[in-house]
Amino acid sequence: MKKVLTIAGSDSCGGAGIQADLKTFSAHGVYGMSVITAVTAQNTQGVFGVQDISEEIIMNQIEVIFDDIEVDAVKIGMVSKTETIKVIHDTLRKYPYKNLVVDPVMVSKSGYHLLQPDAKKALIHYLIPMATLVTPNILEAEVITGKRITGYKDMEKAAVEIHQMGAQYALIKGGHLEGDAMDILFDGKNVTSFNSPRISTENTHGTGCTLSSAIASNLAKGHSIKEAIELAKNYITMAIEHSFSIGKGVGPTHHFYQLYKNAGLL
Ligand SMILES: Nc1ncnc2c1ncn2[C@@H]1O[C@H](COP(=O)(O)OP(=O)(O)O)[C@@H](O)[C@H]1O
Ligand SMILES: Cc1ncc(COP(=O)(O)O)c(N)n1
Repeated sequence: MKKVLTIAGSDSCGGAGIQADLKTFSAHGVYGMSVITAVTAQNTQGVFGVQDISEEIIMNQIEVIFDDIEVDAVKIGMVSKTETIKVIHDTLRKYPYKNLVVDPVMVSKSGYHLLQPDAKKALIHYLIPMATLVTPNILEAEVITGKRITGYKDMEKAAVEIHQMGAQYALIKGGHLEGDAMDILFDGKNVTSFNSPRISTENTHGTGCTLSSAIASNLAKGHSIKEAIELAKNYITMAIEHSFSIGKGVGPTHHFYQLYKNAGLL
C-alpha cells in the first residue's frame, strides 16, 4: 500500500486540515500519516483559537516517520509561522522525500489568518523551491506574486511566475473567481486547464485541503502530474456535489470510498 504524509494543522470540526487530508487519503485507498503543525479550535463558523506546536515536536514527528517508513508522497498545508516553516524545510531536506505538494494555506474561508502575515516570505523562500507542485488559490497566488488576478490570463502568468520561483509545477485554483471552477497548471513548458461546472453551494470548507491531498495520493500511486490533477479535480467536484451542512456555517465536503469507487475514480 502507498503511504502518504500530511504536514498540516488540525481542524477540530473535521472539514479541513489534517482531518480532511486523512479522509481523502482513506478514500483513495492509500495509508495516511500526519505531522501536526498547529491545533485550531474551529467550527463551520470560524476559527476561535490556535495553538502552534513546538518546532522540536514538529521535527520529531517528521524524523520518526522518515526514519522508519518509506513515504510515497507528502502534502504540506497550514504552517502558521516562520519558525514552523524553517523546521519543516530543514528536517525534510535530510530525507529523500518525493512528490511534495505544497498548499500555501493563508486565510481560512471564514477569514482567519492561518499563516502569520510576516511568514509569507519564508513560505515563498523555503517551501516553494522544495515543491513538486504548489496549489495556491487566487488570493494566495496574488500574495505570492504580488499581482492582482482577475481572470484566466492572470492565472496563467501567476502559474509561470510561481514555477520560476522554483516549484516544478504550479496549479492556480480558480474556486474564488466567477464562472466555471477552472484551475490552471504550468508544467515548465505548457499551460493546461482543468475545468468543472461551478456547483452552487455554501459548503466548501476544506476544498483546497482535499484537492491537494487527492493530488498527493494520486502521485503516490504513480500517476503523472496531469493524470493526478485530472483525477483529483473529478474527486473534489464530486466531494463538493455531495457536501452537506453540519452546523450553522460553511459545511464540509464528502469523502466516501464507495462513492468514488462506483464512479470509477479509484
Ligand atoms: N463552487 C465550486 N464548484 C466546483 N468546484 C469548486 C467550487 N469551489 C471550489 N472549487 C474547486 O475546488 C478546488 C479548491 O479550490 P479553492 O476553493 O479555490 O481552494 P481553497 O480551498 O484553497 O480556497 C479547485 O479545484 C476549485 O476549482
Ligand atoms: C487547519 C486548517 N487548515 C486549512 C484550512 C483551510 O481550509 P478553508 O480554506 O476551507 O477554510 C483550515 N480552515 N484549517
